[in-house]
Amino acid sequence: MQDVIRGLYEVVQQRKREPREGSYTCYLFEQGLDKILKKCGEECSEVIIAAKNGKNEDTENEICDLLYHLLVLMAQQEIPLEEVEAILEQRRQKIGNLKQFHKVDRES
Ligand SMILES: N=c1c2ncn([C@@H]3O[C@H](COP(=O)(O)OP(=O)(O)OP(=O)(O)O)[C@@H](O)[C@H]3O)c2ncn1[C@@H]1O[C@H](COP(=O)(O)O)[C@@H](O)[C@H]1O
Repeated sequence: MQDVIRGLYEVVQQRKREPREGSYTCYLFEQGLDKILKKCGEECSEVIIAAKNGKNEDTENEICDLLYHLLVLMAQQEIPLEEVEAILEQRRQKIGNLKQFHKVDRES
């Protein structure tokens, strides 16, 4: 999974650096942040709908669409994949955080 995501992120970053005709990723970068955010929102809703419908194959495909659009957002914002990986790794090392997360929820 990690290698696939890294590989896809590299392609997305390359599309940002070197625009190419017929590329959907380039189209998103051309349209800009609002379009990318709109797509992230739409894909997120589609994951929710697919999961509610209970067809895992559809949900898996929608998750892939969402992950791709999140990677486009990260590239647009110049967020290195390593930064996100590091946060996930920090969190992975903590267990039994239920109370802490509830506290954060109440404060936000
Ligand atoms: N992983 C993806 C990927 N996932 C989803 N999508 C696109 O995301 C869009 C989502 O579908 P929608 O129906 O919601 O959107 P749409 O109507 O096509 O587009 P909008 O007009 O709404 O913007 C589809 O056009 C999909 O093709 C992707 N487009 C590209 N990639 C990968 O990105 C890399 C670069 O692709 P290009 O930039 O196209 O060369 C390649 O490895 C691709 O496989």
